[in-house]
Amino acid sequence: MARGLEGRALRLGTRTSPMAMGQARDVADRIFEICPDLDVQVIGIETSGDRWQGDLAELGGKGAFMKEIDRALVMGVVDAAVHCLKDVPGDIPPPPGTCFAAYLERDDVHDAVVWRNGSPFRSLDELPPGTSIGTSSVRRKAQLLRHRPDLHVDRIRGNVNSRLARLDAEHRFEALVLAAAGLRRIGMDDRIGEVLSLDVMCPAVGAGVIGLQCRGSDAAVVELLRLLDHAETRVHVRAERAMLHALQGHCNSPIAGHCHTTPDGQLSLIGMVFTREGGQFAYAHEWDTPNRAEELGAYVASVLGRKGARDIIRGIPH
Ligand SMILES: NCc1[nH]cc(CCC(=O)O)c1CC(=O)O
Repeated sequence: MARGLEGRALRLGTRTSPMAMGQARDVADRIFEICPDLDVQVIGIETSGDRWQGDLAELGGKGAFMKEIDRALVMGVVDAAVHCLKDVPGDIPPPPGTCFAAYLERDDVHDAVVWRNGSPFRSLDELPPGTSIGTSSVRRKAQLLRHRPDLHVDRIRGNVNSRLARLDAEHRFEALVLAAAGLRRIGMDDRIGEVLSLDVMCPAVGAGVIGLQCRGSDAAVVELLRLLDHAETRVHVRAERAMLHALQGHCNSPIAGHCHTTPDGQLSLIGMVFTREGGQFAYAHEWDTPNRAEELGAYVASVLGRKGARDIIRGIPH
């Protein structure tokens, strides 16, 4: 038994979508491996972001997926929250007294095309002009249009399972663009079509990373969750999120960022900021040593700023 957790249950709070519940159960299984005596419970919390089917910006952005879970954590209704880091906003500070005690090892960061059932196509390059593609991500829309300005990219919301069901039922879109990692997490690997290269589709900051958040004062839980932390992923997350923070992007800003470690042990960070239709963008790629992740993130943001990123972000309505 982990020190300080005798007689306690560990309640993991998460969103209620199949992906979120699946992720939280995986985290519960990992904790069970370390601590077989601990009673780990997964508690689904419906957030306003999940209930609302309109434009997220009208709800104040991605924070709409956090509010109810933040509250449950701060109030002690749950002991830890399981989040896709990609959905944790960069411009809203986490509630005081909470911390991310662990970042799980990063999963695949690639986005993939998912064709509607019966689609004759196998690659974006084959699509005739005017073909409709569905995504609710401003980052994906901008990059799709950057490569294929002749495509028609439109919004589709809801959790991944319901989006896939609508893709097949409605014939409104030829395909969707979704995270390969997310599709695998819900057991829909077989729907992964063309996997887009990172040059064509630079990932979101924090893509493929699950973060475990808890109350900083809850030493026993902090100590337990720390055992799941992946040091290299944490360094990459620090660099990417320092960049996001310095750019002061909001939920409507098409921002992409990807940090990795090069074979010679350097940190590489790419940052991109796009206009909404992908017609203009700023790009920066810089390197530094792993102990300077935050400095690297701030530096990439400043280079992007010099290349016009701030004007691009300011010009986007939100
Ligand atoms: N915004 C929803 C969301 N949040 C995290 C993932 C996938 C897994 C990840 O990248 O962490 C997804 C689905 C998607 O973008 O297709």
